[in-house]
Amino acid sequence: MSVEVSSTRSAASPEPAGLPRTSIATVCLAGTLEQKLDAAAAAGFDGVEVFEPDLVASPAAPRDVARAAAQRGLRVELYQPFRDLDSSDEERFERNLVRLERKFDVMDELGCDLLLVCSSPLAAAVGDDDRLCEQLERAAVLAERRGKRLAYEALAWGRHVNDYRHAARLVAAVGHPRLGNCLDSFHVLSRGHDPAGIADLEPGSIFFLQLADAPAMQMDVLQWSRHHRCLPGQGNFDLRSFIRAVKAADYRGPWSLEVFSDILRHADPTRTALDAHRSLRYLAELTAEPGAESEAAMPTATPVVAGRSPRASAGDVVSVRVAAGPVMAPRVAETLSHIGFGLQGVDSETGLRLYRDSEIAVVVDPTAGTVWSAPGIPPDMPTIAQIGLRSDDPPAWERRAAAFDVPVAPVRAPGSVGARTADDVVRLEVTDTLAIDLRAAVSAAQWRERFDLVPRHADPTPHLYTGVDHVGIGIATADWEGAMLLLRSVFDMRVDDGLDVPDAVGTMRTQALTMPVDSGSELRVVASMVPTQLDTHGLLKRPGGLTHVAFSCDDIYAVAAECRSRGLRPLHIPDNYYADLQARYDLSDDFVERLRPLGILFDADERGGEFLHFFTETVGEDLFFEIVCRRNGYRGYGEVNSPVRVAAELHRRAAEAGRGPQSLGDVAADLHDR
Ligand SMILES: O=C(O)c1ccc(O)c(O)c1
Ligand SMILES: [Mg+2]
Repeated sequence: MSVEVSSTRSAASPEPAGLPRTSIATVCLAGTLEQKLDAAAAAGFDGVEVFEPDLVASPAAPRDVARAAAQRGLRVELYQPFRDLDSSDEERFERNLVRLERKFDVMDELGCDLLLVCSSPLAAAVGDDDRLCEQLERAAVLAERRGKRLAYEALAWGRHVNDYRHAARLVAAVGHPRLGNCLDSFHVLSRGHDPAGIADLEPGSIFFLQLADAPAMQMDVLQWSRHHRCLPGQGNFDLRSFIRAVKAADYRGPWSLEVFSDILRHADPTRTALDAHRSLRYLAELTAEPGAESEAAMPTATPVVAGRSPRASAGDVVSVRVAAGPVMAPRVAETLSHIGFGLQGVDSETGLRLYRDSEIAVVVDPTAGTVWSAPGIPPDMPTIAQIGLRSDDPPAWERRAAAFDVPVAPVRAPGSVGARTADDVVRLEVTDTLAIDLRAAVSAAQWRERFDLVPRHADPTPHLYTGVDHVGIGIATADWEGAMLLLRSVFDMRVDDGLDVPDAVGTMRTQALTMPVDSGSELRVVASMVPTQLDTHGLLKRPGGLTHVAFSCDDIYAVAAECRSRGLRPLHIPDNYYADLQARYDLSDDFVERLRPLGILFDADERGGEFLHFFTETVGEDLFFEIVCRRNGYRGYGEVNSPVRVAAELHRRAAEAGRGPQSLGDVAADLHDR
C-alpha cells in the first residue's frame, strides 16, 4: 500500500456540536482497503473498524495500514471479528486462544487495542454460562497480558448467546476490566429486544457501539443482517430509543457504523462514506432533541440543536411540476381538464403551462431538457419532476441542507434580478429526476409577469380540491438509500414500517414518509422502489404507472360526478372488487351502490378511519392522478386497492391495443354500462 496521503480531512462542513467521535467499519465500503480509508477520511470520519477479511485480502502489512490510517487522520478503533472463541471442545478452545494471540500480534501492528469477539453460532458453542464465563475470563486475562481489550457482541443468530442482556450478564459475571460489551443496534433491534435495558448496564462496561438500520422484513435474521442492513435514516429501526438508552448508560466511545449491504458493496465508496457520515449527524440531531426524554416517537417539530440549522418551517404542497415533453403534454393537459384543473396561463418564454384548482398549481412542461424537466425523460413518459412547498423562509432550508452537505440549487424567483431575495426558490434534488422546491409566497404580480394569463371566463377554476393529500414517487433501487437519507435528515421526515405491495406487475417495496407542516396537517410522500429493467433513458417503464399526485376533497361523490361531466373515463373497477369489499367490511348495499357507478374504491382501518378514492387512467407509462377523501383520521393510502388499479389499467390497455376479441374485463364493462 502506498502511504501517500491521497486525501486530507473533510472538506465537509464543520462538525456540529454534540456529534460524538465517528467511526465506520471498512466492510461498509467498496474497494480496496486504501480506497476505503480514503473515503472514510474524506467524509470526515475520526476512525475505522478494520474488518479482518479486508486486511487479509490487502497486500499491505498491518503496520502499513496503521500508517496509512494515521496519515489520513483516522484512528483504528477496533479490529473485528474474532469468531467462535468459546468451544465445548476444550482442545479446540485452547487452539482458539493461540489464534487469539496471533490476532493480538496483528493488533500490535495496527495500533489498535480493542478486539470484537462475537458470540458463537456453532453447534460446539458453550451452552453453560459458568463454563462460558471461565473461557471468556481466560481470554480476558490473555488480553490484559497483551495490553488489549475484548468487546463481546451477541450475534442475533448466536447459538446460545443471542441477546445483549445475556451477553452483558456474562460480562458482568466475569467482572474482568479487559472484557466489556459491544452493542450492535442490528442485533438488538432485529430480534425485537427492548433497548431500554442498555441504560442499566454497568458504567464503563460498554466498550464499543455499532450502528446500523434495516428495513422491516420478515426473514432469516442472518440473511437480513448480512445483506439488508442500511445506514441510520434509511430503514425502519427505532434507533432513537436505542441511542437514548446508550446515552443513559453514559457510553463515551465512538459511534461506529457497521452496515453489511449488497447495495453498498457495489456503490462508490466516497459517496457511501459521505452518506454514512451524514447519517450519523442525522442520528445525533435526532437524539439530541430536548424532547428526546419524552416517550413520544414522533415529535411534531425539531427544536434547535446547538450548532445546527433546525428544520425550517414548511407549508403544504402548492405546486407540482410535470415533465411531460412535447408529445405527451397535451395528454397530461387533457387528463387535468377531466379532473377540473383549468389552464391559467402559459409562459411565453419556456412554454410552461400552468393549470390550477383552488390554491394548487400543476405546471406542465412540454419541452424536453429544460431546467424544469429532468434530462433524459422520454416524450412518452411524463413524470413528476418537482414538488413545490410553501416556506416562510427558503434560505433557512438552504442552511439546513448545508448542515448535511446536501447541495442546493437556488432558483431565481420569476422576474427577480440582482441580489438573492427570500422569494428565490431553494431546490433540493432528491434524485436526478425529482426535486423539492421551497418557495415563499409568490406574488400575483410575479405570476402575471411570468405567465400570459388565460382569461378566467375561458375555463373557470372549479375549486374541487382542498389540497394535495400525498405525492407518489418512484425511486430507482440505486437511488433509494440516498433519497431516504435526504428526506429523513434534511426534511426530518418520519417513517412507519415499509410495505411490500404486490400487484399484477410485481411486488413493490413502498415507504410512506410524513412531515408535519405549518397548517397542523402533514405532508405525505409515498416512495416506491423501482426495481430492475431500466430503459435506455435510465428510467423504468412500469405498466400501470407509479408516480402520482393525490388531491384531497370533501365530497368525493360530487367531485367524481363533476369529473365525469368533464370527460373523465374512470378506470373500470370490477364487480368482484365490490363483492369482496362488501363482504370484508360488511357494507350496506346503498353504500356500495354509491361507490360502484363512480368507480370509487374504499378502505377502512381498525380505528374507524375511512378512505375513499378513485384514479385517472395512466398518462404515458408512469403518471396518474388520484382523488381521495380521508375520514376519521385514516392514516393509510388505500394501498390494498393498488393492485386493483394496476389490473384495471392493464385491462384498459389490452382493450385499447385491440388484442383479439374483447377481454373478460371489457365484456363485463360493456354489460355494466348497459
Ligand atoms: O455477520 C457477521 O458475522 C458479523 C460479524 C461481526 C459483527 O459485528 C456483526 O454484527 C456481524
Ligand atoms: Mg456488529
